[in-house]
Amino acid sequence: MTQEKGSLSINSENIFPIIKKWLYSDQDIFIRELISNGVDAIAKLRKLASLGEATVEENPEYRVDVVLNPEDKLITITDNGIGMTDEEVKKYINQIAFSGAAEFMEKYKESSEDPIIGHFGLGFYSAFMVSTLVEIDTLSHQQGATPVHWSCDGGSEYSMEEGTRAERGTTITLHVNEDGEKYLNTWEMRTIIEKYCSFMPVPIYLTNLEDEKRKAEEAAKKAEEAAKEGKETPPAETVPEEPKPLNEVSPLWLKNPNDCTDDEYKEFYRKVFMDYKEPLFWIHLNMDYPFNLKGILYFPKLGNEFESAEGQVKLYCNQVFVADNVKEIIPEFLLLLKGAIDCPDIPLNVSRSFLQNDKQVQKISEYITRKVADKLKQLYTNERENYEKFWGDIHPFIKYGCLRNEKFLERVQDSIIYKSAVTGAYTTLPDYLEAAKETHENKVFYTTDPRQQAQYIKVIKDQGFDALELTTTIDPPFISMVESKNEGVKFLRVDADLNEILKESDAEEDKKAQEKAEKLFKKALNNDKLKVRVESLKDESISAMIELSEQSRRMQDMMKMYGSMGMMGMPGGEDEILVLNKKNPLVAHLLESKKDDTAALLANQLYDLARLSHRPLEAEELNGFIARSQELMRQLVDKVDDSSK
Ligand SMILES: Nc1ncnc2c1ncn2[C@@H]1O[C@H](COP(=O)(O)OP(=O)(O)OP(=O)(O)O)[C@@H](O)[C@H]1O
Repeated sequence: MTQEKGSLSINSENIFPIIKKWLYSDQDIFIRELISNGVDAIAKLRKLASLGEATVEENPEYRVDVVLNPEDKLITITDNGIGMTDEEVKKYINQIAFSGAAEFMEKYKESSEDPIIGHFGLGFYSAFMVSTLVEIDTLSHQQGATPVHWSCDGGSEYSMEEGTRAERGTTITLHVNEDGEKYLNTWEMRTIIEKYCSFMPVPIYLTNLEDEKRKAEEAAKKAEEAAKEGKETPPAETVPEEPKPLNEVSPLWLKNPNDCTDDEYKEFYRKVFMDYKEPLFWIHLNMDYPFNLKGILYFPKLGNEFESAEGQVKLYCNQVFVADNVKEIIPEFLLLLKGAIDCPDIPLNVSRSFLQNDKQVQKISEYITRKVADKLKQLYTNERENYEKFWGDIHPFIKYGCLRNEKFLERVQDSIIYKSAVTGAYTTLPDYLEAAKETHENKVFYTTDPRQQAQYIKVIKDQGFDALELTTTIDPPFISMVESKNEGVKFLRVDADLNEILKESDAEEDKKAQEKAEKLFKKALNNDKLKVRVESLKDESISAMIELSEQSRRMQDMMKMYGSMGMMGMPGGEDEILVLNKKNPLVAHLLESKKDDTAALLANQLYDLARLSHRPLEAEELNGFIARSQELMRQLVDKVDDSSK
């Protein structure tokens, strides 16, 4: 066979089914496409008028009208924009995928401030997803243009003749098919327009002829009744309301940040996200070069719900909604935020794989990350008081960001603060380490639960040290990361390595007491493996505590997280050390006591008390503790009774 070369031909017969089925997985977007075509047509006319290349009436009231006609199963989309001549219909509509928008943009590249939405030249054909027949009635703005009527039933044939349209602009009429019938419902259509077109730059009006007819009939009836009753002026409800556009033509993100007030930012947030909790703060993004990007990102109040919290960052392209939470553009950790980003450089109908490989998209994502980090730094430096107030809400997000994104970490690491469990004030890691230099160099004490670990915090406080609150689930991985970035620094939970904190105890004297205590407790608790240590704590009220090395505890926490605790036996286990305070009168008594039965009871009770201030007791342990408490009280009562006899 001889070699043959040629170009593959695509014709409408084979491309139509593809457009209908695959191009737009979401049928709703035909509304977005047709409305944006109308908006584009108006943007083009505005542009030409501003260049003196088109004549328009004074103060033109540009608008796009969507009209539903359920009775005849029609939807019309009308604009009073540039319109099309028959040549233009042939060129832009009959030749699928020849985008007039792209051509227009190319021609007016230098002078185009009014954004043009279309890129591909396929949007119009999305109408066939929901229609059996589509008609175009258009009249070009050009002097002496003849109106054009075009129609096509979704096959490969179209018909085109002179039309009757008398006003400049275009009306697209959809004869809806079964799939399209749902769009004849006002609520349905309004929801979709609000989703995609809320911020398009031309007012969009929605009318349902059936609703209008009903309203007119009701009004006429009321007027008639009023007339019968002899009233001269018709009642107020018979006067039709002024129709309002569904969209906001100039969204806040387009305004200069210097001209926006706090109230405007809050109002925008409330309206767009239906969130009545005020945002903590926001960042107004405004970038012209090397890419175009505008937007506002809000930090919502997250608190400890950050795991279940779902943010919402809406992506727009020239004020047309594209999608929510596009991970390729907005780094994943920023998806906890709420906001709107308008990026004209990103085409409307793009595939994920395109975005993943696009260098521009990566740059946008980096820019957003940098802006967020800068804002945090700025708050840390200039508004420290506010920053500390927000910290409780934003820290999980910041820590998550640090774990996910190295660049973000680099930028914000100096703005990370820690709350002291001792004073309640905030400190930074360098400040903590500096204060700890003499007494516990490079060791950072922290608590995961200030209430549960109150006794330990007290011991730390008595020593004149500080402990930091690191109480959320993001903290353990965050701690590991900080340790890995700061060589030598070790985080120790307040119940780990108590002997580190209590270095100054008298070792010789404690040793004797220790031997005795060990013997006594091992026997009383019937546990040969029990480890006991006697210390002299400053606070006499503390009798006993459990110490568990940081490493063992982290292991346990990890296993708990993966649900494999059952295999490893009881929490605590063999790594626990029972620390007794010999300054405590009860412990002192016990260490000197000769009476064995009370000693066993006391030892068990003290052990449980120590466990209690370490972790909640297991069911069986709790039962034992309650029974023993009652027994102790009974003995006390017996004693009182005896002495009063
Ligand atoms: N309402 C309209 N008024 C004037 N011209 C229109 C109108 N609708 C469509 N056109 C012309 O038809 C062309 C093709 O429209 P179509 O929606 O198919 O593609 P597009 O808007 O250019 O790109 P995209 O596929 O991204 O929507 C447009 O570029 C425009 O020149």
